[in-house]
Amino acid sequence: MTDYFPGFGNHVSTEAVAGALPIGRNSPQKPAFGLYAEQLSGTAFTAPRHENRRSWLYRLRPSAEHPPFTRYDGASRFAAGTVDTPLPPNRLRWNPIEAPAPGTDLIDGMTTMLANRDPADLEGVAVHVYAANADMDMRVFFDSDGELLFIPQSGRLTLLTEFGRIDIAPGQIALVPRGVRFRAILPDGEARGYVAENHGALFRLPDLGPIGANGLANPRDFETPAAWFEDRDNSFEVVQKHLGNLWTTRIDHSPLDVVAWHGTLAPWRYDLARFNTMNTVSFDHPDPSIFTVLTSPSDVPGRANADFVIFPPRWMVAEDTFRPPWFHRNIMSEAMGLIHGAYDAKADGFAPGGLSLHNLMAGHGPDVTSWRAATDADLKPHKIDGTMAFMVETCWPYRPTCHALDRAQPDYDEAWSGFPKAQLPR
Ligand SMILES: O=C(O)Cc1cc(O)ccc1O
Ligand SMILES: [Fe+2]
Repeated sequence: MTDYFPGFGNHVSTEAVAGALPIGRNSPQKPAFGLYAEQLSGTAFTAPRHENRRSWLYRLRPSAEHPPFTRYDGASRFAAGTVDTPLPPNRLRWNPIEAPAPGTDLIDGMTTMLANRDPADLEGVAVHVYAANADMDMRVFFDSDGELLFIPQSGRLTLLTEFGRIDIAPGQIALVPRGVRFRAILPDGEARGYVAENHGALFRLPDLGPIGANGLANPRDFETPAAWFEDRDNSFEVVQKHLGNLWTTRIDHSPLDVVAWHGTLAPWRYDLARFNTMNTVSFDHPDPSIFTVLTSPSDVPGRANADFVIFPPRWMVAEDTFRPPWFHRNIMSEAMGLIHGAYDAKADGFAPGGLSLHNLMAGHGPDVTSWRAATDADLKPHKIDGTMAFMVETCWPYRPTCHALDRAQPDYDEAWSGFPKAQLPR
């Protein structure tokens, strides 16, 4: 049996029980076995064909069958509001979050750090970190505010979704589309990582321009799971994130009961080791857009609602060049995380599991130690290895949550203090 189908945004047809998937129509009068046909759209019905994403699900019970949602009072740090007082323009950085209390699952273990825009705008992105040590057994989650990009930092995740089962380990990423119900199992007993929640246009592969038809993240390396379902007639809690708040309801069966599906909207996983990294073979440090894995465009051409960018292992060969990231002030706002290893612009203080924020126009770049090392380096070919940092870059300035603002490192500005003054000729 196929576990995963290769390709990005392909039209997949899959059934976990032979004969469950209707042939030649979406909504027959009597679907096989008494299944219920249901459409899930990820774009407006009238979106241009090349952007249109939707799938048809054939399930044991319709997902409409549930009582009203009431406010969920767990997960106090998930979906927490951002500061509404004037936000200082300071650069911010955080250590990894503390260990979770015993019995914390992925949802209760989620801490929202940064967000911008109102989810109701259908634009913007939020950055969450998670630390969990318990499986989601009798409950599922879905997010009506956006698609969820999972970026594990330690410990594997199994995402049991309405569309199928996805297994990922640190170094891999997975995407769960808006509205898709899932529960997370922790095969290693605990897991930590990051989630980018995209409220805007669906993440897609960037155009390659002069790079050509191949390179960066290649479409065939994305993997979409085959249909899988569970037939469990027990009490399940369904938690939903909706317009920035968490809600809960209870149903008498697992909603992961999709026996067959077909369409173009589905979860996927991708191994960042497959990223075909491009960079200079002559001189100068290219703009980091060369490392874009996924982009969510805004309505302004070339100005992303959110870009997911990685800093993977790569050879550095540039001649007469300051090789690490240069000093810069950008119109775009940058959240960065580290999956493992060290980031070449920060010698200290940016740990795996940590996070940093450089909002629009904040001066940043290499810390003093990294600047000195790169300035004095012998420029032989050098491999940056054993590392994977990433950035969620957005055109909308981020606001930290109150929780995040209270816990930022107190001394981050010190990273850029003590540069020697340039000496002009007399
Ligand atoms: O600030 C950062 O470290 C991210 C970054 C990396 C890079 O190579 C160039 C610009 C940039 O913002
Ligand atoms: Fe930057």
